Amino acid sequence: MAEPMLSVENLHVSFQTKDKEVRAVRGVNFSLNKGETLAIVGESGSGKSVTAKSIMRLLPKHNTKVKEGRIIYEGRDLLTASIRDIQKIRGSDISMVFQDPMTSLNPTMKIGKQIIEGLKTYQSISKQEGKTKAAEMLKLVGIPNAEERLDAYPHQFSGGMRQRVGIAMALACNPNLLIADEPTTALDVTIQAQILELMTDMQKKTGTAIILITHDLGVVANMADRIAVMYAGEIIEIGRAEEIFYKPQHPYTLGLLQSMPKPHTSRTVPLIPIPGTPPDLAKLERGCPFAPRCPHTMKVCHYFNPEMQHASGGHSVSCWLQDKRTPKENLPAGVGVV
Ligand SMILES: Nc1ncnc2c1ncn2[C@@H]1O[C@H](COP(=O)(O)OP(=O)(O)OP(=O)(O)O)[C@@H](O)[C@H]1O
Repeated sequence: MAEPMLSVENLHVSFQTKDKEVRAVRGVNFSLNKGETLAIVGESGSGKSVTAKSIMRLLPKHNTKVKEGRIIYEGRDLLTASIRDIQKIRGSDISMVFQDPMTSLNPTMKIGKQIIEGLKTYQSISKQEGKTKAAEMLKLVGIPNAEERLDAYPHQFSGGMRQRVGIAMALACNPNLLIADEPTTALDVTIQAQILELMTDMQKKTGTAIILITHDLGVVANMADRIAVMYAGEIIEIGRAEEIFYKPQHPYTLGLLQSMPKPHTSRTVPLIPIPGTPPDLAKLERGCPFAPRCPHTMKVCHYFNPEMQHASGGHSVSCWLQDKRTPKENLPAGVGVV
């Protein structure tokens, strides 16, 4: 089988604050093939953004500690690559779209100039070629009157249009990988759907792989090939999208699915929120981090964190319920067997 384009291996990232260590990412493993879409889902604070920013080396230097792990992209470890190499990779090989495109757009510079400057960093093109390509990119992401809009400033676009510009900028250099961190969270539902459709269309045209980060499983249903579910800094379940949606194996994944509105069911189907709150990552107790919120705990869950169990087809889960020694009658309704 071909080598994956990207593999994240046993990644541990902590933040040192004045009096404590926040263990934000704890042993994350996943890989990504060319052209594939992987969604990383989980509640706020589960470590999704920190994982993504580790790939781009965008975490603050002063308090971040990458304690262990490798991030292999096309055979190179991004964690040990020089800043010069990383800068080359950012934008040309891997680019990122954020929740608020204002963080990546310069408010004082015309949109056209920003796209052209981005292009010029990695390609030697004339001013006119840059202008033509920038207008093409804006057209491609569905911005009307693209040529005229090159002269507009970011604040002259609506939120949805600004996100389109962010995507145009991220894709202008034809990256192998686009990391989209909550790209639609700030937008209303109709615009959300348009932006996701746009990303899928662009992916079909360019063959870019996508890591899509979201707290909303509903967003990834039509888009992801595979889904990684994160909880308290760990991937607790990973598998093909249909496995995660139809055969979830971890009670947390089941909880996320039950708390999500379903598009084609009656409004009277009640949504069941997951009780409790995620743990403080500076004060993790022994055992499975989900145990205090899990309705199906056994004694072992409070003492030992379960290992990842690998089932066929790449579906993996870390839950004591799925251990070979656990009687299968202990499995709650809705939870599949490894
Ligand atoms: N620069 C930082 N300094 C200290 N702690 C941080 C820093 N960045 C993130 N954290 C902490 O790391 C943990 C994981 O954060 P992360 O942003 O990855 O969560 P997330 O799953 O992306 O959630 P959200 O959807 O809210 O962004 C959180 O406890 C967060 O407070």
